Amino acid sequence: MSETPDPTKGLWQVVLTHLNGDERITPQLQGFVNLVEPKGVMAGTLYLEVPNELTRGMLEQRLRQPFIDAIAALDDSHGVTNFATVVNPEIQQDALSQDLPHTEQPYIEPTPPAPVEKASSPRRSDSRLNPKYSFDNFVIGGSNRFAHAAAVAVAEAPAKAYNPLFIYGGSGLGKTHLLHAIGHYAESLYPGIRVRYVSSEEFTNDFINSIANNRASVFQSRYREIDILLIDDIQFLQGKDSTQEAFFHTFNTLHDHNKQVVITSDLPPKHLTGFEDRMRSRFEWGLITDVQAPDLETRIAILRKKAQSEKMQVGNDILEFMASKVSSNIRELEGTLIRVTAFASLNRTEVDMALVQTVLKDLITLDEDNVIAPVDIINHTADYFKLTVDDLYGSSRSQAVATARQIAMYLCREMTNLSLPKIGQLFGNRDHTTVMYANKKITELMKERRSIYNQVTELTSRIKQNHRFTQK
Ligand SMILES: Nc1ncnc2c1ncn2[C@@H]1O[C@H](COP(=O)(O)OP(=O)(O)OP(=O)(O)O)[C@@H](O)[C@H]1O
Repeated sequence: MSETPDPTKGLWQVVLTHLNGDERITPQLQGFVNLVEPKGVMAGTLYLEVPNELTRGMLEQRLRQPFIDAIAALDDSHGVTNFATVVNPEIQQDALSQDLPHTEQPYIEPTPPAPVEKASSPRRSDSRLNPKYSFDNFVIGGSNRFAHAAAVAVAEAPAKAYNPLFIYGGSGLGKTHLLHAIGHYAESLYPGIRVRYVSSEEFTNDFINSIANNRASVFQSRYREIDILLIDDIQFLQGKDSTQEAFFHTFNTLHDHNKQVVITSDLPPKHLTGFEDRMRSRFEWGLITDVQAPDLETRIAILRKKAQSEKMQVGNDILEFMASKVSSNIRELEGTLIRVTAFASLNRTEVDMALVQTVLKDLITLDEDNVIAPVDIINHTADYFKLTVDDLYGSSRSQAVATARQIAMYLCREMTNLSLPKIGQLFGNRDHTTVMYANKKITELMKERRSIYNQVTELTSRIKQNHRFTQK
């Protein structure tokens, strides 16, 4: 099938003509249609080659019905009743250098991604990317396949493909992971590319500080002299008019100069309240994709990958059991695995079903909307360690207070939907990296010190019991 046979060409022309007259094909979707190459007909199926998973996803979802209708309109003599898509990465390079589906604006020839520096003097990256989050350790399933493919496409061709890329979905479903993965992959493909990851809280703080210190120009250059801006949890800018204004200008400058912007949010643009229409419409310029709660198979695969990367010995039946208990939030799923393996390591025992059931007893999750308030976590932690709440908020560095504070931060991360910067703010305006450090530290200590494991477990169970009680 190296050369398209003429009958297929003729048939394809008819399909294209039909699609041309179809109002459902927006300019953006047309971009995807342009990437399709007909390969031939077999047993009533028209085989179409596409360069990547993203285009296949588009064809099989949003373009499915228009294609089916176009095929239905074909003359019976063609004998075609269906179509199938095949990804052929070999046409990827060609396709990427051709017109990729873009936005409603005119296509502008992109500038090279970044000034490439000499290999001998690699520039220190200021991207703030977390090495933990890459495409290699991102598990693909039905719930995130499309978002993953879009993220890969953006990293491979920054500002050429979909600008902005807008990823939305519930808490703990991998949006931040994808943002960082885009950054790492783009950095590996284009050495010297300037990538910057920022949470919306940090963006806000940077902006406020720059105004307070009369350093608006430093702020501007920090956010405008980059090739890829990865901005997390944009919903945080809701109702913050002047920060939104600053973001609006940053966005426009980057977009006008063909720089890539990737945005995450808990809701799709049209449901984001507290944003000006001009802002929301810009979010819709490029490609919008969601991440959903993973199905059981994907949850098992995520646990398996995590266990492998941490060199944990956990049987499949156990991973399956854990995955069946925690369904909506991947962060919580990982937390479960951490607890189980910490318990096993402390007791120098294998992870078996009895152990898992014991550990999970206290961890059975609450309903989606049954949210625990961080203040309850902080009150319980203070109470448990016989400290005051102010001790936890304050700056005492005594070992006992510092560990209690880290445990409270760890539990806030595990039991609530709060982002790292938000938790940092709660604890006396600390930086999000302090919360990250607390998380890591407590995760490690739970494996090494029985007392810490017991404290975390007892506290979790107290907080949950009290929560259930007050909900009744
Ligand atoms: N598909 C996946 N494969 C592997 N790990 C995943 C996947 N999805 C999420 N995770 C892991 O789950 C955890 C939570 O994901 P992440 O922080 O990206 O969620 P989020 O959607 O940004 O949540 P929030 O909105 O609360 O910030 C991370 O440790 C991440 O690595």
